[in-house]
Amino acid sequence: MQENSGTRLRILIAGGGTGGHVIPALAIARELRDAAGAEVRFVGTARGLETRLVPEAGFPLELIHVGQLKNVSLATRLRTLMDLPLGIGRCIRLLRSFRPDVVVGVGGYASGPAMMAAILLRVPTLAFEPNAVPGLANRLVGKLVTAAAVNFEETRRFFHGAQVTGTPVRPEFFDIGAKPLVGKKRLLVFGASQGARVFNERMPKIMKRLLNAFPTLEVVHQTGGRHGDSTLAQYRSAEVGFERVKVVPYLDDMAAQFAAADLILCRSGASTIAELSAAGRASVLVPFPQAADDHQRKNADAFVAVGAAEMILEAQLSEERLLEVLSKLLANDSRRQNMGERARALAHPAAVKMIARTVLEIADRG
Ligand SMILES: CC(=O)N[C@H]1[C@@H](OP(=O)(O)OP(=O)(O)OC[C@H]2O[C@@H](n3ccc(=O)[nH]c3=O)[C@H](O)[C@@H]2O)O[C@H](CO)[C@@H](O)[C@@H]1O
Repeated sequence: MQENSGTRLRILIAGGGTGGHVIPALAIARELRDAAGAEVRFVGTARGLETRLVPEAGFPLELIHVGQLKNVSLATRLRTLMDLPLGIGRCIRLLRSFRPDVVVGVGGYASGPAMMAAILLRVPTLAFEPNAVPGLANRLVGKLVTAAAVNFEETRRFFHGAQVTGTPVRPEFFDIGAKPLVGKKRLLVFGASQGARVFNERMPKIMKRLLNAFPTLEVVHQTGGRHGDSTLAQYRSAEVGFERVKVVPYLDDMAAQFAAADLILCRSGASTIAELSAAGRASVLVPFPQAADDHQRKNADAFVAVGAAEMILEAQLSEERLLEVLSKLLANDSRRQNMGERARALAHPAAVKMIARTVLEIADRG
């Protein structure tokens, strides 16, 4: 990075990994650039989705090396811990050269070292945490940050200066109205960007019975990039025709897909559930069981607690159970409508504006 001495507001956004981290981070970056004229830069790692999405969105990205701590061998964890001071040192150099007014940590690999460096240099920090329970990076720095933006009330206790702002969601999701009850019914099935193997295996097995029970039902099934062909083969061997079932590896038009759906079967990652509530759609949530600290289950719990969704744990996702839950919901219009309304009540349309405002406030205080 270049030496920086201008007077324009400078913001460093740290973190990344999956779409769930990078997509909200980019929404925050755009708001700060467009509404506050800030100069925004990112710091991430070479193995995160930020390497593609951040340059595409027109923001500079610096890469640092950070190892993994979760779901890896003891040797890898030890190496990661030994490398941590180097990562923090690299971030200290980045901060000294860019001289940001605020560092925003969005969780994920690069977030920890960058936030620690900012705390050491007394640069104001904002932690963003969209999950019901924070990941390791945010838990470590939670009480030391200047402020935090969270999605759930119960998440505030992990942080200093936390407020519930919600998770930024693409604006089109908020334009989705209630699905008309006349006409065809639509079930949308999707995992995160990689798809969900459990849906790819179970759905072909129950599809014939589901289509027979609901003669006007259509299904869109997103499989994840590498599983399109194998899932198609499973549908073929279960003798399911493709007149009413569309099988696709990835959906680029997710807001349109949500709008067309009466019911959604999906995981409970942070962006997914924020989109469900923005769109006001009924859902059956199957938390990804390997998510760090089982946070997807806690995200889903928060929805189930207010009647905004049903949850089936993956270990209990037999064909019969899946068929039963989907059939009951597809048959019950008023229950789905009610779930959709309860989901919508959890939406945070002003999330990105609130987060940007907090960044500006702590920049002023700094
Ligand atoms: C496996 C895992 O640990 N995932 C975590 C990851 O999010 P991860 O990126 O896996 O999942 P999220 O639900 O947060 O986001 C998925 C995003 O991809 C979009 N999408 C998906 C499929 C598709 O075909 N098209 C498409 O556009 C969805 O609309 C959504 O915007 O970080 C999140 C934020 O910390 C966590 O809550 C998730 O638990």
